Amino acid sequence: MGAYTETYRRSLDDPEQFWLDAARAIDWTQRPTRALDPSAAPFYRWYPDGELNTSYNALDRHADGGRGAQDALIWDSPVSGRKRRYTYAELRDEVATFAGALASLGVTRGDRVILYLPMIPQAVIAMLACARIGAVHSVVFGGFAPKELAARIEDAKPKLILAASCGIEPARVVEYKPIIDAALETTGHQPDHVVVFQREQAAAELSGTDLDWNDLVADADPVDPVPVKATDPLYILYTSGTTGRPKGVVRDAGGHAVALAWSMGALYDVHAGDVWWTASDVGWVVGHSYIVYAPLLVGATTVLYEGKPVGTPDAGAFWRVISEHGVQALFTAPTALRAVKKVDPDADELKKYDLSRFRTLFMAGERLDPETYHWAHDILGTPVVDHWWQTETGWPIAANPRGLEPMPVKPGSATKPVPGWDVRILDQAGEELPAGREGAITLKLPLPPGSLPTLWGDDERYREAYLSRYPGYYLTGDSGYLDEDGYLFVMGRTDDVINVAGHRLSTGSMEAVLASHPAVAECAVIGVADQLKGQVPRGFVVLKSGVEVPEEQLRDELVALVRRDIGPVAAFRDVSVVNALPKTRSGKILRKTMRGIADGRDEAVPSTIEDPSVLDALRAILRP
Ligand SMILES: CCC(=O)SCCNC(=O)CCNC(=O)[C@H](O)C(C)(C)COP(=O)(O)OP(=O)(O)OC[C@H]1O[C@@H](n2cnc3c(N)ncnc32)[C@H](O)[C@@H]1OP(=O)(O)O
Repeated sequence: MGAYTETYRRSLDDPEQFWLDAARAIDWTQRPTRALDPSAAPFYRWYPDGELNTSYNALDRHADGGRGAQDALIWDSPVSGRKRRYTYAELRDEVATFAGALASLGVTRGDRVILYLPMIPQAVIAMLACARIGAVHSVVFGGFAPKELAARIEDAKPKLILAASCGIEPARVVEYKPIIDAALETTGHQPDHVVVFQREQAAAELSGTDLDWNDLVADADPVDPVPVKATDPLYILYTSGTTGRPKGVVRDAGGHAVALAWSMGALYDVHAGDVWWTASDVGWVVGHSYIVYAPLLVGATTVLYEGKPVGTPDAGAFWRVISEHGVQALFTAPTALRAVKKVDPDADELKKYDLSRFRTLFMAGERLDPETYHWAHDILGTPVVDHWWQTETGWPIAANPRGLEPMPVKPGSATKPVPGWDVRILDQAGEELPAGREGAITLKLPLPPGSLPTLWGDDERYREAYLSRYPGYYLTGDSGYLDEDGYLFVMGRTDDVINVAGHRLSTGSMEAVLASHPAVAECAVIGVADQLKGQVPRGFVVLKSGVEVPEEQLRDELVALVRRDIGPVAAFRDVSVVNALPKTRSGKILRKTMRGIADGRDEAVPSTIEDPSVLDALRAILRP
């Protein structure tokens, strides 16, 4: 039996012992005597009697344990022309002082703190400072509009908002303070303060209870890490659901630390002293887990990159960073590589850099199409490893376990279920499907440590959204199949969530925005295949009777509305006016059929369709 099979079996046959063993990689203020607490099933908890501090595990134990002079964080920001390195000792000190600053404002264990910060060291410092005092951070991605930020403020009810004065996109400086002010104008909940880190590209005007970050730090004293229960929340991260209201995924402290530390070695083969780079954003789960927590938990050096794959300044940006900082492994989304490939198909830029230390490219966030896989593999000559997971799971469900037993790659597959995750493919009736048959990808409960224990303040929504469809199983919302070798192929979502450039977005939210336009009677938004971004949203609107408006003007207005209410990250640019939308006799819009036609599939017309001629008329628009 190979190492993978043996480890996988052990993780499912005896999760109690498996995860108690893995917990030894973490320093506990109170070592857990038990791993799994099933007493409130299907709400499972991990390490119910353990206590720890995640910031201590990510920083102090390395700073005091012989790695004080090693780089913990390398910030590389081509958009601002800045770079900065922090050793473990320096980062620990900065975090301890900022934690003291938060404490001086009355933030204590369990308080929520919203972070609206771009890819700057202050984002990492703020996350770890919250963890140090047991406060619960909730990072909001900078590409979201005020309305999305407001929804998160309303749900998390933060004591503070920590922000920068601006983010920097290649074509523009995005001022954050007006976005926060606009959000706060609409929320019932008001934080005590907004603390602003001023950047030279655009200083924010502070007023009222706003505070300047540097002034606050200047008066602060460092504080020690506060032990918290392993089951205490470390953070909340909101993700798009099928409705407009984002879901607050909760991550608990103990399970998270154990699972991430385990994953770094077993899945990524990255260890203390290695240099690791995740090119994503701290606003996404990939940023939480693999820019900030996991690399620091194992004593590696993590790169924080504020730039793009192309245009900052060119398509050699990724290769420059890898070469300059001696990066051994990179984790990024396929869209990033497709962007590089589009501009530099022969990878001429790559030839300018020494990538001799580089070992592995990891890809996730969206499906890695075989063409991009082959291109990356050919130009790099290193393993290119796809893997699959979700905001909810916090770490990979299916992967090629490079540190356990590297496996042959099958392009299009995320490789095999990771130890801890009991992946089952179920049909509509909940029967398990044999190899090769596509169905709903589900995870048999209990989920391993590090996965979500619930949704913030909403156990019922957690149960309803994830656990009710197949009792005893977690519904991933993706469909796919396991082949005869046990490789998992993830084929796409089964709901109305789409993945645009690795960003998970709700078409339902976009439809709500379109429907708010006075000219629109009804609408549908579907995700269609896109060469660069994997998927992009496409809108279809039916006008109210008697309304006459030039299609181009309406399109511009609708695009602007989605940008205003959801944010630029929605990449919503394409909307058509149609006479009618195809529906079932009970009035349900046939979005899946529309999606299939737009993607060039031979879609059968559902027998429940109300008026087949509507679909016939739409075909030419869906697939010109
Ligand atoms: C495994 C679990 C998970 O899936 S967690 C999620 C993992 N996903 C990722 O890591 C995301 C990967 N994608 C990316 O990093 C980017 O899309 C890359 C590939 C770098 C391309 O970036 P970009 O060229 O900006 O395109 P985009 O489609 O992301 O952006 C669309 C518009 O939104 C804007 N935007 C983007 N980020 C921000 C931000 N932080 N603040 C403000 N605006 C932002 C972009 O400028 C762009 O705007 P515009 O429409 O061009 O005006």
